[in-house]
Amino acid sequence: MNPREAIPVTVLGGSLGAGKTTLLNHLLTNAGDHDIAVLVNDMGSVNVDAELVAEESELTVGGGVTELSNGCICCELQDDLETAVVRLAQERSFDHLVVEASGVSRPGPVARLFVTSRAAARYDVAGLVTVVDARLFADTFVGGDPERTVAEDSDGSVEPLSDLLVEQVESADLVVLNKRDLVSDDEVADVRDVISALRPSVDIVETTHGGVDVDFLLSDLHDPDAPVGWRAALEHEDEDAGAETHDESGDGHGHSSHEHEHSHAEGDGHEHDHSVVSHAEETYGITSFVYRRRAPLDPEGASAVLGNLPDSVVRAKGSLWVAGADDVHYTYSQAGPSAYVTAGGPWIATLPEFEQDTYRRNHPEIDWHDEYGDKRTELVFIGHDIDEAALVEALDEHVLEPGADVANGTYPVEPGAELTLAEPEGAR
Ligand SMILES: Nc1nc2c(ncn2[C@@H]2O[C@H](COP(=O)(O)OP(=O)(O)OP(=O)(O)O)[C@@H](O)[C@H]2O)c(=O)[nH]1
Repeated sequence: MNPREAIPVTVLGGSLGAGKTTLLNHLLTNAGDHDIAVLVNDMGSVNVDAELVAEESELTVGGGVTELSNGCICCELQDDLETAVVRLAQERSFDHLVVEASGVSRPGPVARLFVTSRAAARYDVAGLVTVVDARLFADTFVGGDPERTVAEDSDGSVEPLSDLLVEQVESADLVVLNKRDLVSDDEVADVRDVISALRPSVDIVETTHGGVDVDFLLSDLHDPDAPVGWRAALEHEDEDAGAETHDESGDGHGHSSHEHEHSHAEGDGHEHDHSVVSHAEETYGITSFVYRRRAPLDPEGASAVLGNLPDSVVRAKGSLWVAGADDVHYTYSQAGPSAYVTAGGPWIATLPEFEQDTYRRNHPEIDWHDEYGDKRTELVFIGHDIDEAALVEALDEHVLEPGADVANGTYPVEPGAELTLAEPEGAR
C-alpha cells in the first residue's frame, strides 16, 4: 500500500465479558481481503485476551497481535500505546488496525490518541465500535438489577458499570448488540430505545457470538460530530427557547408541537425565574426533558433529589447553580444508579467584564441572561415514563433566590473536585 496513506483504525470497546474477544476472533477468521493488525490491551498481568486471540487465529501468527500487558490503554499505557502504534505503522504489513480497549477504558481517549498524538499523521479513525452485552444492558437499565451495576476489572478496581456503559455508548459510531440469544424481543426493543436515546444517530447491529459483517465493521463509520443524546436534548430545547416568550395560553403553560413549558405563576415566590421545562421529541419511545431555572438550588436539597432519582431515569446531565457556592459552575452527571457533581471553573458571569465580553464574542451561541449571565440550573433527564411533574416539583422545592445566604454544605469548590451523590454498592 501507499506508505503515505493513512491507515484506518477501528477502536473496539465494551464492558468486560461483552464479547470483544469473540468478535475479534470472528473478525480475524472472516477477514477476507482485509489485512488486519490487532492491538489487544488487557488490564492485569496476564494478557488473556491477546493469548486467546493469538491461539485461536492463524492470521495472528507472525506478529499480527501486539500485546500490551500492563495497565489501562487510556491512562498509564498511553505512551506505550503511542509507541506501539507508531512502530506498527512503520512496519506497514497490514491495511487496517483494530485496537481493543480494556473493558474499563473510555473509548474516547483511545480514539483521541489517533487524532492528537504522533500517531495522528499515520492513522485515520474509521470507527468507535462498542460491543454491548444485551443481557447486562437490559439488567442495568431496563430491568434494574442492582447486583450487577459495579464493574470490576482484573486488578480488582471497581467503578459504577452504568457510567461505563453509558459513556461507551455515547461515544460509539456503531453498537454491536451482542448476546442477542440471551434477551427477548421485547427486551431488545427496550435496549435499542435506550441506546438510541443516549446516542441518537448510532448504528446498531444485533449479534450472537460477535457475528458481525466484517466489511461493515471495518468501513468508515466515524462521525466526530455525531450528537450525544443529552446534548441534543439541550440543543433542541435551545432552538425552541424563543417559544417561552410567546406563551399565548395565558396560563403559564404554553404548548408547542413538541414542547411543554412551565412558567411559574405569579405569587409562588419565583417570579424572577427565567425558567422552562421542555420535551425533546419522543422519537424512540423514551422521553427526555430539560429542567431549567435561572436560580440556584439549595445544596442539601439538590443532593437529596439528584442523588436519589427514580429508576425511570437512565441518564441525566447538566449544569448546576448551587446556593452558597454561587461562583462555581458545577456539572452534574447521572447514569443509572450512580450520580456525581463536579466543580468546574467559575461561571463566565463572575469574570471581569472584559473577559466576559471576549468570551461572549467567541461564543455568540451562549444563552446569556441580562441579570445572571450564564448562571443557571439546566438539567437534561432521559428515561422511560419519567414522572416529570413529580421530579420538577421535587427540584422546585429546593430553588432559592439568587444570592440566598446559605452554606454550600458538602459541595467542593476546587475545580475538578467531585462530590458523589449516589453510587451502586461496592463502587470505587
Ligand atoms: N450466550 C452468549 N455468550 C456469548 C456471546 N458472545 C460471547 N459470549 C460468551 O461470553 C463470554 C465473554 O466473551 P469474551 O469474548 O471473552 O468477552 P470480552 O468482551 O472479550 O471479555 P473481556 O476480555 O473480559 O473484556 C465468553 O464465555 C463467550 O463465549 C453471545 O452472543 N451469546
